[in-house]
This record gives sequence, structure tokens and C-alpha cells, in this order.
Amino acid sequence: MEYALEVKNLTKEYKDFAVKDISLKIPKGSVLGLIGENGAGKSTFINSILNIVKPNEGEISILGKDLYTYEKEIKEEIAVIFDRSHYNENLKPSFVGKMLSKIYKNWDNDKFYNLLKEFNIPVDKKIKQFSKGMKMKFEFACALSHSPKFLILDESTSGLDPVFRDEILEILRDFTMDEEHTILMSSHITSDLDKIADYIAFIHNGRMKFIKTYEDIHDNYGVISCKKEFLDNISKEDIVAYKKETFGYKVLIKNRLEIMKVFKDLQIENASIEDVMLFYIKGEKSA
Ligand SMILES: Nc1ncnc2c1ncn2[C@@H]1O[C@H](COP(=O)(O)OP(=O)(O)OP(=O)(O)O)[C@@H](O)[C@H]1O
Repeated sequence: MEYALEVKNLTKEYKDFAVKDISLKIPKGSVLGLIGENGAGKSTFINSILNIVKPNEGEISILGKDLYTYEKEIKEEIAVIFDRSHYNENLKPSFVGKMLSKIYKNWDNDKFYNLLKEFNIPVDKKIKQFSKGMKMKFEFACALSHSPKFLILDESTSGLDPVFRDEILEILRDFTMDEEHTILMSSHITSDLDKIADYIAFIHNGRMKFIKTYEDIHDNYGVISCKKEFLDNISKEDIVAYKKETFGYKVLIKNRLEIMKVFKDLQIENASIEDVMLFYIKGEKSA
């Protein structure tokens, strides 16, 4: 299998916080959603793989090339969108387009103008006069116009309304239609990841809590509401975590199919990414 990103034992230590020993691989052509609460270390991880931050340890390879040896070539092939504008806001899209055409070998001016049209972005208006959503759409137009193979998004859809986000998700889906285009996307809006992610990586307190296929989460995890007596009957290995509620317990279970075989009438809800994240962070674990 070929990978867009391979990270081995990445560690970045700050005075009061560390991202520790993170390893992950993203197969080409897939979407990896990076989740974790505020301050978990997602941006530190993303900044490390972009060489914005220097890790203390670790190996990073992007599109099959070592980051530190081939940084310039790699940066031609990737695009990054943060939750803020990259460009001087006194500039107009027409000028930014000219500037980027000189920076990127693969710049496609027709694609750029088509995307601006599709997103209703005025070509000759200063970026500072755009709404937040327009600014983000402009970022996407710039990012996609140099035909990157690997798109890295750090909370870049979080400020957008549901209609804009849906349009962007559609664009991202098209982007990964072939096996050559890959996305790493950190987002607090886990319902967006439910729509497009193939893999979910969960960072908690600077550690990788898990990396799983979306299919695994969808097929094997579930949420049940039950009384204490029922909770005691479920095998401890199948309980990921539970929360006490006013009238009983909510339990995140794995091995859903096995549990359904034993408790035939049991109602098990699908677990969303948000459920999984909240139970792992806030739930209690059986002893
Ligand atoms: N340059 C820095 N110097 C010292 N500490 C830093 C620096 N950058 C980040 N940190 C610390 O690293 C921790 C993780 O921050 P990071 O931005 O990676 O988290 P995050 O998961 O992206 O959070 P959020 O979802 O809120 O954006 C925080 O405690 C932050 O204060």
C-alpha cells in the first residue's frame, strides 16, 4: 500500500505540554479525520508534519519522501488550509492568483477562476471585505488550483455555516475520488467527519488514543441505555466506557454484533464519532 503520510514516533515537547510518540499512516486516496478536544495537540501535530514546528523526535514522510530532505518538492504537492486567512487581506483575489501562479509550477489559472466563479467570490474586491465564509472559500480555491495531491485542513471548516460546509464536503469528496488524492482534516465538527472520513485518529492529552477505520467504528461500536443490573451483565471487555444518567446508564460498547447475539431484543444505537470521543474522554471505565 502507498501512503500519503507516514509518521513514526513523533514527539514535540513544550514546557508544559508534549505531543508524545505519535505514529500514523494515511493510505493514498483516503480521508483521515483528526479529532481531540481543545489543546489535545492536533495543531502541534499538523505543524510538525509541515515543518512549521521542529519535533524533538520522529520520522515524517509525505508522499513517499522524507520531509526534511525533500521539503521543497513536498510543498509543491500539498496544500494547507488553516482556520484563518493565509493572505494579506488588503489584496484582491486577482492579485493573489498572479502571485501564486509564480510560486507553484502546477498552478492552473482556469481552475482558479472557475472555482472563484463557482464560490461566488468577487475577483476584484479586497479580501478584508469578504465574509468569513467567503474568506474560507477563497482559501479552498487557492489551495485546489495548484493541483495538490495531499490536502491538510486544520479546523478550516469550523467557522462555516452548514450550507457552506456541505458544499465544501462535496468538493472534498470529489477531490478524493481517485486513489491519488488524500486529505488530513482536523475538525471539531465531528458530524462532518462522519460524512467523509475513512479513518479516525483520536489524540488525547498529546497521545494517540486510537486510529481506526470509520467502518470499524460504525460497525462495531454502539450506544445502549440501560439499568445498573443490565450493565453488570455485559462483559467488561465489551464496555468502552459508561456514563450515569438520571434514569440509568448510557454505555458505549464494542463488539456490537456479538452483544446482539446474546441479548436479542436489545436496542443498540449507532455510535457517532462524537459519542466515541465523549465516552473516551468523559465516560467511566468498569474496573
Ligand atoms: N509555541 C508553543 N509554545 C508552548 N506551548 C505551546 C505552543 N504551541 C502550542 N502549545 C501548547 O500545546 C498544547 C496543544 O496545543 P494545540 O494547538 O496543538 O492543540 P489543539 O488540539 O490543536 O487545540 P485546539 O483544538 O484548541 O486548536 C496547548 O497546551 C498549547 O498551549
